[in-house]
Amino acid sequence: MRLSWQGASPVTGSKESGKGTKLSEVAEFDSVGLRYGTGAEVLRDLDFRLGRGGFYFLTGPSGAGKTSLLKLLYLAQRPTRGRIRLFGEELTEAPRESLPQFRRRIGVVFQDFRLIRHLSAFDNVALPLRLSGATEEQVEGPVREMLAWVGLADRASARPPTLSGGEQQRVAIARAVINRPDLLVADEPTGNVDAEMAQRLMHLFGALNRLGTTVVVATHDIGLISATPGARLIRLENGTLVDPTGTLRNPPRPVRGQS
Ligand SMILES: Nc1ncnc2c1ncn2[C@@H]1O[C@H](COP(=O)(O)OP(=O)(O)OP(=O)(O)O)[C@@H](O)[C@H]1O
Repeated sequence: MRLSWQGASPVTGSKESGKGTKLSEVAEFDSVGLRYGTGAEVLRDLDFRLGRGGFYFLTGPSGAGKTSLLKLLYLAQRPTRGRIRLFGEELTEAPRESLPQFRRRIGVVFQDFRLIRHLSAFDNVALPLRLSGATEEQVEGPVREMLAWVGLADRASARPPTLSGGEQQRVAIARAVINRPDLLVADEPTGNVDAEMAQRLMHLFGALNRLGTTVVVATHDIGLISATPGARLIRLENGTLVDPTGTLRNPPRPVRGQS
């Protein structure tokens, strides 16, 4: 099955590159550190770049700092040290009011889903389209199609509290990808679904990536990583990036033998 947005123009934002064009950088981290409150730093000395149109897996043991790194990427946290550029703009000291315009270019799949409880599955998925000004006519087809893709065509009118964990996760994914964001950040997006659905969801991420979206997926699932050729690996241990090749300022190393 091919989703109609695979051949359509984006609803919001611009796509400068797909595969085959030179990658510029979506995110640049320079000596970034993060601490919560007065605690010890949970992230230290992060130095890396994410290329536009790249597909990245973020791995590492529980508590290593993966969710915290993702929060920096989707602007839910500011670094306590160092500098972050996103979409070519220095955001470390940007005024709070300027952040929503960047945030709208980022699709996020939260580990705890964060669906709106009183809205149906349909309305949760429709939200980013409606917020970007789409008409109801423009909303109906893509949302139905996306719900069908994630296997929830018959649950469109269900509210989140009546859905299983796996169903909520799929609604969250559909909502994150529906308006073809420039950057997709997903925290353990297949943690609650079976292997077949996990493969289907990765197919969706792959299709989005081929349209030019930079994808960052935090996961413990080695099977998922090895089934995604061309993806690159970022590994965190105890708050720092592990760098067996000594090239952290370059793009992270490829998963399987690619340069
Ligand atoms: N809001 C917070 N306040 C204080 N400490 C926090 C907060 N969020 C995370 N931490 C701490 O930061 C460290 C990294 O947590 P984080 O959730 O980023 O790890 P993780 O790699 O995503 O873990 P997991 O794989 O279990 O989800 C942990 O020691 C955690 O206790």
